[in-house]
Amino acid sequence: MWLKNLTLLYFKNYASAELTFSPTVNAFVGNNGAGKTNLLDAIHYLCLCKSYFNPIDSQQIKIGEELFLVQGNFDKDQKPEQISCGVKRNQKKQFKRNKKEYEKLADHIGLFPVVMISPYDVNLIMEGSEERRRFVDNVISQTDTQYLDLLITYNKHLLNRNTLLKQVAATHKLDVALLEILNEQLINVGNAIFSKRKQFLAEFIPLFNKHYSFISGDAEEVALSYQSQLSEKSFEVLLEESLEKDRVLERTTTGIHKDELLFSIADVPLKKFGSQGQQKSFLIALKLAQYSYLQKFKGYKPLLLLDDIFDKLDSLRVHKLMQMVSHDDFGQIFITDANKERVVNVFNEIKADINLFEVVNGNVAHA
Ligand SMILES: Nc1ncnc2c1ncn2[C@@H]1O[C@H](COP(=O)(O)OP(=O)(O)OP(=O)(O)O)[C@@H](O)[C@H]1O
Repeated sequence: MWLKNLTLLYFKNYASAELTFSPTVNAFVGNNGAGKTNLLDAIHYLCLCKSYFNPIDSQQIKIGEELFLVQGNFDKDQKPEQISCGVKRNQKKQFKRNKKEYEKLADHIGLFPVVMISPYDVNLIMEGSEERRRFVDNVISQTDTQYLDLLITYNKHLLNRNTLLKQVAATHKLDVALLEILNEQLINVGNAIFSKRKQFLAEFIPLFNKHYSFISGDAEEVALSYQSQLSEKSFEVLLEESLEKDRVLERTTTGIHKDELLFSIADVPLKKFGSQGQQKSFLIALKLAQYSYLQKFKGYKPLLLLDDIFDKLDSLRVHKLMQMVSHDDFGQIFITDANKERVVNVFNEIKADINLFEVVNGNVAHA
């Protein structure tokens, strides 16, 4: 699968733009703030119906304008596919595949898989466990259409149970029968999510290890592991044991909403002890594992969006990485960098062709 061309109208700092891509490596170069990342984000919109960076659609409309339009023509299994996304202020987003509007955006998720690697990914290391659960959930959702529904249902049951706990605190009366029903609902869905996450991570972790060891040249030992309270005890027992605490805190303190993905380097937390380059290498390996996982499940290659990838990596890691992604295992790639010479030199050295675009203040031209 690859994106043949992209058309933008009033998207972020672009009034209009039309780009034609190569099925292999495409690079956007230009100064800070020129609009390179915005092009990657437009591609992300076409694949996953949303921005990678900002969940508010209307904020992607060029300041002072009333709407934006992003359209792309893909080649998927040698068949043409046209995807378009239009957003007008104060109106529902219109998302179309081959000119037909989707009834449910969720139906589009997974059809055009994409992996973005961006400096913002550092939040995965620095922020709380919710960020890491979201990462896991996003990857599974792109390969498992039921998973998103399970998550929505779990959150609904969780909210109901928390509402009951608040009522109990206010009235000092516990409706045991109702609690049992809510527990059972939560347990059923929670167990299903736990089993999907466990199965996913059993396949994902070896892919991560392989990519990290390649990028770093085995320079350091890192580990990725999945931690869930449900690995220790059944969800039923966990809820029983935590009932008193839940009543005091007026919320459910155990369940898959407490799952964690642990990142470590030489057996200590990556967040506290990893250098910036090591943290970046970890994040890249995580995203490349996501790529390999999606590719395996879909049977075709996702798009790879590499935002500002060279920063903080030593030249050995940069070369290894570019060699790897421009190799046959990877399909179409989009790279951004503020330094044109650096990109040109890296690809010259590894003898790979690139399709270069220069971006200047919301205008993009083939270099
Ligand atoms: N809705 C919008 N309307 C107009 N301009 C916008 C909008 N949203 C973002 N921008 C502008 O887009 C520019 C940022 O573009 P982008 O993040 O693509 O830059 P970049 O070329 O990747 O820069 P860097 O090298 O610093 O990462 C900023 O100047 C910002 O003000």
